[in-house]
Amino acid sequence: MGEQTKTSARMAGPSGRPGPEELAGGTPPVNDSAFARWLADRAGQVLLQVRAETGHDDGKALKAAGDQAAHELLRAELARWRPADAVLSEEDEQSRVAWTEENRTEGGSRSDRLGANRVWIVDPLDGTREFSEEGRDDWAVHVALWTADSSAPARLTAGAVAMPARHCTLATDHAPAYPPMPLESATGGAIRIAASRTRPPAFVTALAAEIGAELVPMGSAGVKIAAVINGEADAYVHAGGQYEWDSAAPVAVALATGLHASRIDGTPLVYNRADPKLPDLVVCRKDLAPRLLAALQRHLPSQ
Ligand SMILES: Nc1ncnc2c1ncn2[C@@H]1O[C@H](COP(=O)(O)O)[C@@H](OP(=O)(O)O)[C@H]1O
Ligand SMILES: [Mg+2]
Repeated sequence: MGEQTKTSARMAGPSGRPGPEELAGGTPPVNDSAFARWLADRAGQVLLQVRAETGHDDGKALKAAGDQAAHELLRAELARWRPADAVLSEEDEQSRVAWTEENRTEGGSRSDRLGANRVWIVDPLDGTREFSEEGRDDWAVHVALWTADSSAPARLTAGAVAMPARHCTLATDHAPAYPPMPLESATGGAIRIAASRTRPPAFVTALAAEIGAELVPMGSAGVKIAAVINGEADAYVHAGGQYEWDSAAPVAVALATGLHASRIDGTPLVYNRADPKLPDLVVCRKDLAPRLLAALQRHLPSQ
């Protein structure tokens, strides 16, 4: 490895964890998972600052300022520290447009990422709505690394989900312990399904009723998957629309933890596709997956 390794080793604290200068935004770690955590944390600090400075009077302006500031930080740091890698970011112009030969000239970065071995898939601010609402802490920064030649599940080799207002970041450098089965589940109590607080898919309500589950509404895909990782929910079920950046980073952490993550029809999640739409997913404990996927089969929305 190159100079980055040496510099990072010099900067690291005695435990191998980031030293004070790294945390302050100095030289980042060379390891991709630790770098993802560092980057997500830095963008999170910027978002907290934007929230404090802009205030909540004009929610639209706050959303725009947050999106922009976090996006610019991620873009600049990725260009500086990982210049050879491609990037797929929610906030890039044209990011939602499926790449085809016909629109090749409109957005070079999309064709770059399709031929690239390493692609950072980032959502500078997930849970934008919640970010703009005073007092809410269910919003996140997502940083994931997809690697074409990787044998990692979903080819996601690194991921970090920073939840700055909760002072918590989950990342693949220290994959969290597999969540314990809650007593209620072991004894047949209600399964807790995390779902969107503002637009839960209609079929999720029917699904929950069928299996006797309780819906736990919250904002941000990252925060919902983090709730499954932390054992605060048993599953996250989503359908009806989303993009790769909404799930790549939290799915990377969930898979590193040993959880189940797939499309709601049970097929694998695939990232860095020409069309970045990834409209549905389920993340849950492995023991729950067969039961949940069987129930989902009966409730699959028509595509
Ligand atoms: N039907 C849909 N179509 C497109 N994106 C959706 C969607 N439902 C949820 N999302 C996206 O998924 C993220 C989590 O949403 P929710 O909190 O409602 O569960 C949000 O990301 P952003 O905040 O990055 O836009 C939201 O835009
Ligand atoms: Mg998002």
